[in-house]
Amino acid sequence: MGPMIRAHSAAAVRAAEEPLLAAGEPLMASAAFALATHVVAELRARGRVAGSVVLLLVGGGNNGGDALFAGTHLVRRGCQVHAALVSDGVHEGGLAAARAAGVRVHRVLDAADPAAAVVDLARRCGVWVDAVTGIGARGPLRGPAAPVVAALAAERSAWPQEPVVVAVDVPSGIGVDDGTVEGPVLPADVTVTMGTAKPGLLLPPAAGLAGRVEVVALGLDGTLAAEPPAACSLTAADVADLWPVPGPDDHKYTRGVLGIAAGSQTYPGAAALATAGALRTGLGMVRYLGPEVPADLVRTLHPEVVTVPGRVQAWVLGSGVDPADAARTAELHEHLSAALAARLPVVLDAGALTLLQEDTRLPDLPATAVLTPHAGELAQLLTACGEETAREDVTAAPARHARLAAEITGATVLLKGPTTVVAAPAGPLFAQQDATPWLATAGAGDVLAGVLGALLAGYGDLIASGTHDGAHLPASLSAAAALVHGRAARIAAGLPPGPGEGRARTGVPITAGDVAAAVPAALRTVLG
Ligand SMILES: NC(=O)C1=CN([C@@H]2O[C@H](COP(=O)(O)OP(=O)(O)OC[C@H]3O[C@@H](n4cnc5c(N)ncnc54)[C@H](OP(=O)(O)O)[C@@H]3O)[C@@H](O)[C@H]2O)[C@@H](O)CC1
Ligand SMILES: [K+]
Repeated sequence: MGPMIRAHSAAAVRAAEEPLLAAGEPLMASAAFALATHVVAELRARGRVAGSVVLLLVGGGNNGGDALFAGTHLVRRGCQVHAALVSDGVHEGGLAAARAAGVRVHRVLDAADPAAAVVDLARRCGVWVDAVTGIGARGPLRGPAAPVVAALAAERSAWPQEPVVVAVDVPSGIGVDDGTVEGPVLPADVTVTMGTAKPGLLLPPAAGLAGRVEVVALGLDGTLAAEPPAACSLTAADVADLWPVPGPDDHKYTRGVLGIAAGSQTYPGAAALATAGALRTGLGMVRYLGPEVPADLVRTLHPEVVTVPGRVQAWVLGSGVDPADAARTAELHEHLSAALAARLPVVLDAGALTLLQEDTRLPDLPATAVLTPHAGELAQLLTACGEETAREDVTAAPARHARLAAEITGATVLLKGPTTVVAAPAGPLFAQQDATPWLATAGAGDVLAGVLGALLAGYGDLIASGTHDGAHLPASLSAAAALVHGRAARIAAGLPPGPGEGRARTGVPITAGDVAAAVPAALRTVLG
């Protein structure tokens, strides 16, 4: 596997730190030095280091301690450093060192309006370092820190170009382990995270508040490597490792044949888009099965597609199928039963998800069945499973609900959204933030179903033989499909393929057809 970004829970980080701390490793000194180095880099990127004015927001734990020690380095680099203490007691050693180095300490809680006092101070500072809470946070911010952070967040959004916000370990107030955002959070430009990434830096909605994530190596890797990560994000290099590349002896059946039963008389476009996504991904063949209107459209647009039944190695079912269409639903049901009996991987999209809600065998799906709902469809599915859920519940805690659906159904769940989350019944969550908001357009999901189906077809024989290494493969492949689909959208929108690149650029509108057409260009950035 490539350099996948791995995130570990707060408890796992503490357990990994413990032996090092017991052995006298100066972890906080290392963390603070690395933090200061990143702050200096941000300052340098914007012009000058010496003479810059830096604000440290210091909470009551070691997270605040990191910032206080970092402040001593920043003073030495010629910065004017202010520390606003937003807790009655702060890290004593850090405070003493900061004072001795010349950091100006402000006991803002003594002010009549601490939030106003901090904002006043912050307006004079080009960098705000958020060190209110780290992995020791319990729940959303409370006490005096909550209004302070809320006021700074409002101040920052009023002046979006200024200042630079650097979060220490995590943006204070996020759900460190689950990525929820239940109270005020100051959005960061950069999060300097200690030892390893944390799940909340990858999972939505909190991931959107972390900015660029910089991991500081603290020597925890050895211990953490033995533990599966709680969440991870694939990089292009991981996807290159996973992507089937044909060799000289390959033929269409070894490359994978995908069956697509999608589209309807009413929504024929879904058939064409899923097919386009699959063909552009690279596979042996697409076999399309559906009614006349979509079948004609598919044949016209993609003459290489076969429209008679026969051997397949994976299925895409349901995109553009109206669940009220009883005859079509019965067909999907048959394909699903046959696929499950043959242990073939299957993508269940749109109309096929509704099908499951009436299927009493729902809890028996294998992890090689991948459900691809958006938030509303996932809420409906969970409600049908007896877990009353609204769309807003899903968007507030996407990872938790995707995991719940995976546990209930046994399937792998790819939850579509600004950040795509993939959950299997067990194993790490995947979070992929590769796309652009332009991708929220009709038919984009059909293209994704095709891309994922094609990838699964390439692994179909391996999956059907049951010899692949465990239940994580369908989740990894789903995350890989999300990355390629997201990159295709960025390329189609005129953006650089990597999500961290060209942040300032907005790009241009795209259609789902543009996304399918850009899949080869996306693969070029992955496979080289
Ligand atoms: N272990 C190490 O050596 C290393 C640790 N490192 C660093 O330490 C960090 C962990 O430090 P930590 O364990 O002290 O916890 P931390 O995140 O500072 O939070 C505790 C403070 O926050 C407060 N608080 C809690 N919840 C709150 C809320 N909802 N709203 C408001 N306040 C809340 C809580 O107050 P209390 O509940 O006690 O009243 C307490 O004052 C870690 O993220 C990393 O940055 C690195 O230097 C590497 C070496
Ligand atoms: K923090």
